[in-house]
Amino acid sequence: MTAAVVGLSHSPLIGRNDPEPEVLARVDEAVESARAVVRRFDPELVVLYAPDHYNGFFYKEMPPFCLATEAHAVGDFGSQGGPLSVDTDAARTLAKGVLDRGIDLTVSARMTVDHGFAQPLEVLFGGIDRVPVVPVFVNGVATPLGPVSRIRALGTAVGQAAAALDKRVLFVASGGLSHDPPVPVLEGAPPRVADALIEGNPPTPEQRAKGEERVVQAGRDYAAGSTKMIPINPAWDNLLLDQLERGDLEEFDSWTVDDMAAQGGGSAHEVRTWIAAYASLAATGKYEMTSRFYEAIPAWIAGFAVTTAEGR
Ligand SMILES: O=C(O)CCC(=O)/C=C/C=C(\O)C(=O)O
Ligand SMILES: [Fe+2]
Repeated sequence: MTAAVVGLSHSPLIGRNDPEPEVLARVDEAVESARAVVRRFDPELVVLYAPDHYNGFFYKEMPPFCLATEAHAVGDFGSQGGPLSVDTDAARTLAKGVLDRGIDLTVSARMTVDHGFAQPLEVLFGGIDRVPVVPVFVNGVATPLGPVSRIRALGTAVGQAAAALDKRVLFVASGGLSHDPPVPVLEGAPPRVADALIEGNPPTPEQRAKGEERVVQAGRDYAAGSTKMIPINPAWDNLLLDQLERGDLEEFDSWTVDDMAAQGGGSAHEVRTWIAAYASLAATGKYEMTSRFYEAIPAWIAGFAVTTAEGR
């Protein structure tokens, strides 16, 4: 088995509130070099770690992570909707392998996913139905959150189980790094919002459009410097990337939920997807980070990173 990683930040504001053309050109270059790595690696299976933003997972039952044997995307923020090309056999094999290794994995036979999953599949492969994929939801917004060590353990178990498949497996991480976009919070929410976060009543098209416009406006305000959001934190983001590059993944076990939120904002927990993906690759052998791009992009409310890594 050979393995590789692409880490790719997502943002619902891409294409809706873009930064200056020079910034876009630098991002495009980084994404194009990630695509080149993917083309050369030619994965037979993609294991995609991504969060959800209250489109598929709700407080009625909120697992820390969940692997899908089938999935469909809601098509939020202009992302592609419809079924993902899930490799159900591989997903079942991975789920069994992860459970066999003592990780209390939740399994979904019909997962609902949003732009967190759709965007990287569109960016890297041109659509959500192009490559055999195993979607793995990693909670990155809904507190309370468990210790990061459990995410590393999940990634390790998935990597070990994937090694038994005897395929070229690409692990993709979607999200992060430091960012504090306006994602609703249950604690202190008005009853109507709290009810939606708990029950997950699908929004009407008008409600969805209103929510998306709120995020776009937040991006404009943030880029203009007028906001109460926690600032993008390039030092913290680069510390994370340094640890991933060195392969010092055990060091993440001492990172605390409170400190991560203070350093990187309410959605900084999306870096859990990166820790899981790199732990999966590390479980298959030594690796090298072969490309690393980072830029703070206020218009997208994102500490935005693109990295690739491959087994040695
Ligand atoms: O309607 C809403 O409030 C939805 C908010 C939302 O989905 C924001 C998502 C932001 C990200 O995915 C991100 O910046 O990572
Ligand atoms: Fe997100």
